[in-house]
Amino acid sequence: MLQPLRILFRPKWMVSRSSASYVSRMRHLNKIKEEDEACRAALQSGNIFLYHKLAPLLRRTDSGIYQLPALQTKDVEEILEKLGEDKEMVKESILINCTEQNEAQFSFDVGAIEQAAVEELCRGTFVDLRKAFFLLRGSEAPLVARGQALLRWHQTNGFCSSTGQPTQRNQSGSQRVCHSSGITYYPKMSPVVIVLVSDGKRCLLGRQSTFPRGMYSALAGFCDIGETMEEALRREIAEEVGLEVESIQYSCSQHWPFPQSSFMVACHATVNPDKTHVSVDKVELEDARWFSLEEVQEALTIKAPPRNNKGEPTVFWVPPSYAIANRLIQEWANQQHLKS
Ligand SMILES: NC(=O)C1=CN([C@@H]2O[C@H](COP(=O)(O)OP(=O)(O)OC[C@H]3O[C@@H](n4cnc5c(N)ncnc54)[C@H](O)[C@@H]3O)[C@@H](O)[C@H]2O)C=CC1
Ligand SMILES: [Mg+2]
Repeated sequence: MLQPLRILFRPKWMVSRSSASYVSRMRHLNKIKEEDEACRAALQSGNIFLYHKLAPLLRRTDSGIYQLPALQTKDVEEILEKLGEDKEMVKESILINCTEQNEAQFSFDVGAIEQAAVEELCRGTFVDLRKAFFLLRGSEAPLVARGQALLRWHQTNGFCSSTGQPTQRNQSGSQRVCHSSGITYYPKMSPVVIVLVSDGKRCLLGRQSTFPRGMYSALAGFCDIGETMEEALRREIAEEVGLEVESIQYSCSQHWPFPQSSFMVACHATVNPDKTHVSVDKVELEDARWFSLEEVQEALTIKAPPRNNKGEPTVFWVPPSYAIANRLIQEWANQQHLKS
């Protein structure tokens, strides 16, 4: 019988933020998300993050740190005018979030304009999102991923799947409507469960053939329609490695933008230490095996794996810290320490 979920940790925001300011910020955000007039007004004094064909604009500071430049709306209008474009295009910006000072944050894709010209005017570079994840710090990486996910969703949901007619967005971009069928479409994420399985002493990691050489990660899989997260977790582990999970503990969650928006729910799970034989589904995984605490600890210290002359990593390593898999592996290693 599976054990019920249990929250393992208390997120920082639960203790560090004043609830009054958080509540007013969320109510303000909700208003500009729902009301077109309020959103137009917020855009006038808001911040805009630029993208070019979904690659975010980053700026390198004099000290070599990469930042996500937040442009003012009037600056973006000026850039558009300088490049001979209609400044009204800025109204296509999509609401992402708002700052602690209640300033709205938007994303805007200038993909129709020549990349180098925008880069020069903005003193920045458009960088592939995977690379941007490596370069940015703190809350900027999830913010840039969210902005890209929303832009991508709008770019691929311009037509109603029932009537084939164009869909119209509201001002914030939180929905699109087909006025012909009356269907409202909302940006969506696919739920994925990611799990670090342990037999009490070792943890189970796997790799797909598409992963960079030497990299092993926690096992993951998309939830099927109608499944609970626990059912999806149990099924994926049975399918991919032929093991039966005995207990589950919820850890945390993450929006994952690659290749499209997934909602990653991360858990720890255990199997019976007498039933640890792994039979890998070779369609899904190239390999899966048990790793000792020592091996995992060593892998966690690797920031950039050493590479051979073909540029391929030569050692066992795990996903970088921005990936939720890294957090699960780190948590497991910490727990093993506490036990010993
Ligand atoms: N952030 C992190 O630390 C990690 C994230 N991931 C992400 O988890 C996701 C799921 O992992 P996989 O092992 O690939 O899943 P998986 O084990 O469910 O296998 C993928 C297959 O599932 C099917 N599928 C069912 N529903 C799908 C949907 N909504 N979208 C796409 N394919 C669907 C497709 O046939 C696809 O080939 C991937 O997108 C991967 O990028 C995986 C490992 C670490
Ligand atoms: Mg999988």
